Amino acid sequence: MRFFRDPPDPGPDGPTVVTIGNFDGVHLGHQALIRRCRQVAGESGRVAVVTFEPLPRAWFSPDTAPPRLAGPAQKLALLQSAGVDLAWVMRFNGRSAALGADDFVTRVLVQGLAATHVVIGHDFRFGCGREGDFDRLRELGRAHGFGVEALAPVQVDGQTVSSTVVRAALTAGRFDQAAAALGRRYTLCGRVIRGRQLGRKLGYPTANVRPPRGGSPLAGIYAVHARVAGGPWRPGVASLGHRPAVGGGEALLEVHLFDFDGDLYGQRLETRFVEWIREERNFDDLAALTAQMNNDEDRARAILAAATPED
Ligand SMILES: Cc1cc2nc3c(=O)[nH]c(=O)nc-3n(C[C@H](O)[C@H](O)[C@H](O)COP(=O)(O)O)c2cc1C
Ligand SMILES: Nc1ncnc2c1ncn2[C@@H]1O[C@H](COP(=O)(O)OP(=O)(O)OP(=O)(O)O)[C@@H](O)[C@H]1O
Repeated sequence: MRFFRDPPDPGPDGPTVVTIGNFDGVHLGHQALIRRCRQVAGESGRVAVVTFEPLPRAWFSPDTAPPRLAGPAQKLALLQSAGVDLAWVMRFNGRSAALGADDFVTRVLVQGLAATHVVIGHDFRFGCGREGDFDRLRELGRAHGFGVEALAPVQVDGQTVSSTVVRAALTAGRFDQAAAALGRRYTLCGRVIRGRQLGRKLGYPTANVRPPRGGSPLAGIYAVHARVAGGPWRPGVASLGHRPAVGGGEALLEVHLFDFDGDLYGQRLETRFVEWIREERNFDDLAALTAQMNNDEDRARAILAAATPED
């Protein structure tokens, strides 16, 4: 998959089938859109996604925007595994927010991508003030010579799949429900950065990863499996939070892998969440924190003994 921040070069002749949206989490609804694009494009055509960074709601109101399921790099990796050939990650700012529906179509779909066909979800809206909808897009498609179709919403257990539904499931610790909507177990990916190196003194060295900017729907202590690219899944216990017991700081995902003492700095770590254990807390002293971490480890080992990484 290739990705662009600016309009990509016009592609080779042949169909370019486009879908558009936030694609946070790349859930089953998103995957259905991409599969349909592939059907229309055929093997020789291109499947292109137009997506936005930051997500429009985070740009308009950072304080009230919902947390994110995946950061930009993980979103691209998920789009690639869903079968996308070309991802155009448009910078969302005052200029893009002001683009009307007609201009969006002309600049992005026609001039930018030479779209031959566009597939959207039932409720997709686009352009300044969300003025553009399916009917408008179809009219514009007729004028510019591309086809437009809307997919019926993908449902799981009687509920329409959406990023909102996945966020709510994760916040409630319902990982099976999140997995059912995602078509895979929920993971967070990120590069391992240096912490304060206090963890190893406590007997709990942790691989620290920044959660997506804009926040994560997860918070607290979890039983996890984690792996570096190409490596095996390893059991562990992780905390996602601000660490009040050690003075606090930016939100971090801290993963302690059991029976492992390799160097993970700089590697991309993928963490798969299995079960929520407890909320993050403040402690009077480090001994109390360490005693609680021992309990967390026991609990996580028991949970993971009953779960295989392939679950
Ligand atoms: C299993 C586990 C549970 C944790 N629980 C808490 C907690 O309840 N409160 C807190 O402030 N920090 C908690 N932490 C974060 C630790 O304070 C942090 O990992 C430690 O200070 C090491 O930080 P460092 O990676 O910067 O060295 C927890 C970490 C782990 C791995
Ligand atoms: N369940 C679904 N079935 C089919 N298409 C969907 C489904 N959910 C979203 N889409 C479509 O996927 C594209 C991208 O959706 P987008 O990520 O912007 O919204 P979303 O998943 O509904 O997220 P949110 O819950 O945050 O609104 C849009 O065209 C949207 O209509």
